[in-house]
Amino acid sequence: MARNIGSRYTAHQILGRGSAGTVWLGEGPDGPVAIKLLREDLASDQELVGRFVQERTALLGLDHPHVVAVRDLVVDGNDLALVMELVRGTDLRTRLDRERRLAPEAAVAVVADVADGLAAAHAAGVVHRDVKPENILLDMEGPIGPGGSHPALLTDFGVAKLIDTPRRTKATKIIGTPDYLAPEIVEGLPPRAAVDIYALATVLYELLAGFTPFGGGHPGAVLRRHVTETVVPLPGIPDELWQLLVQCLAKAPASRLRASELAARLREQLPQLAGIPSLEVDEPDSGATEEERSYGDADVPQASAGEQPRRRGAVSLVPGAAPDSNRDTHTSMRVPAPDELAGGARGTARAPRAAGQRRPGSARHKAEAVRKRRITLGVTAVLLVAVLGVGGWLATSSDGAEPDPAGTTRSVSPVP
Ligand SMILES: Nc1ncnc2c1ncn2[C@@H]1O[C@H](COP(=O)(O)OP(=O)(O)OP(=O)(O)O)[C@@H](O)[C@H]1O
Repeated sequence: MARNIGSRYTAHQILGRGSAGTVWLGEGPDGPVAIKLLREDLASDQELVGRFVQERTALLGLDHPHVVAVRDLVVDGNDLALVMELVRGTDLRTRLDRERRLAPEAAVAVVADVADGLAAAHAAGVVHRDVKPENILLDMEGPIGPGGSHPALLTDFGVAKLIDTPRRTKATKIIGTPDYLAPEIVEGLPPRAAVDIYALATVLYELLAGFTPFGGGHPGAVLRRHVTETVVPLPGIPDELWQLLVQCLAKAPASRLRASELAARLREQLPQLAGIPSLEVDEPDSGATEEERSYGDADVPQASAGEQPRRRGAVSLVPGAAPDSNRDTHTSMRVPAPDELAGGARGTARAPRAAGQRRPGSARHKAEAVRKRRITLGVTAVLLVAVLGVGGWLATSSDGAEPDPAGTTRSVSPVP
């Protein structure tokens, strides 16, 4: 059933649902469009409507081949809608779900496109704040590039910021998707352009490995890993590509590359990556302890019996609001206190394993561990003391854990 959106657009059929609303295939005066109709509770929030109108110029001004263009903003009665360029294809999450992981050349081609789009946005003073595979669309009608990849376009610009009004999310709450959140956001700092680089590097890691570097288990545990843990190398990854990933996943925002540099460095590597097959990596266990599983429970709704399990620690975007889709992947939870973050001293070591390597926690692994524990009890006690010492040092020097090469300090676009 068709419905009118303002006086110029008609929505024909639902393309998909996200946590902020529903995306429709529609028609406007200049042809087909995608219309994101925001949720009713968001559309009836006068403060949000005001910000929506204020952001109009920044959102409409972003014109780049790797950014989904926002063509119009409609405020009409109870409707609040973003009219966007229609991308005929799929989103990167759907492709990843289908293929599990991408060959390095294809992964790098997709991420280089997105980095180009981010470079344009950052130059215009816009920070995305929610870069993740769900927000990367693949244009199946566009030309096929390196690794057989279609052009990638970043969408949902400005939506996280619009929703993040002081009234909706108290200053102590975090808006975003746990697996892709930069450590400085977890620590309560304002999001600058470098948060998008961290999130995009997380996407690259995920495309290569099939899982994110710090994901798994309770969202609180995920947030803590971003701050306290160092990314563990992926077996078989070409060294230059790994170095780039490490730099963009640096804890210190100033150590990360800028979007334009990242795009250029990725494209430089494309010829060497041609023909390399997907990495053979098995997903590590979440490693979540009992304490981590209960971390932050007061703020995070848990799935009750009979409910569909949430993906990747997803919780509702706004506390108390029922997400209108099972694809809700945002979190809104309190910023952990410093002592809670330091609780990661033990580490949760989600080291990826080469395919076929025995999974910690398997029956055989456990039996072996018990036997070894009996024999080496005395030695283990000594080692434990040493490990705790090193863990404690890591937790208190997380910034220092990443290289900060001389001359890489730079200014980033302020949040507009
Ligand atoms: N411009 C567009 N053209 C074509 N399809 C689109 C467009 N924008 C979004 N979609 C599709 O609509 C669906 C919902 O998108 P939406 O941005 O609302 O949610 P999401 O990004 O998946 O999740 P969330 O908003 O919770 O982060 C997605 O599956 C996406 O593929």
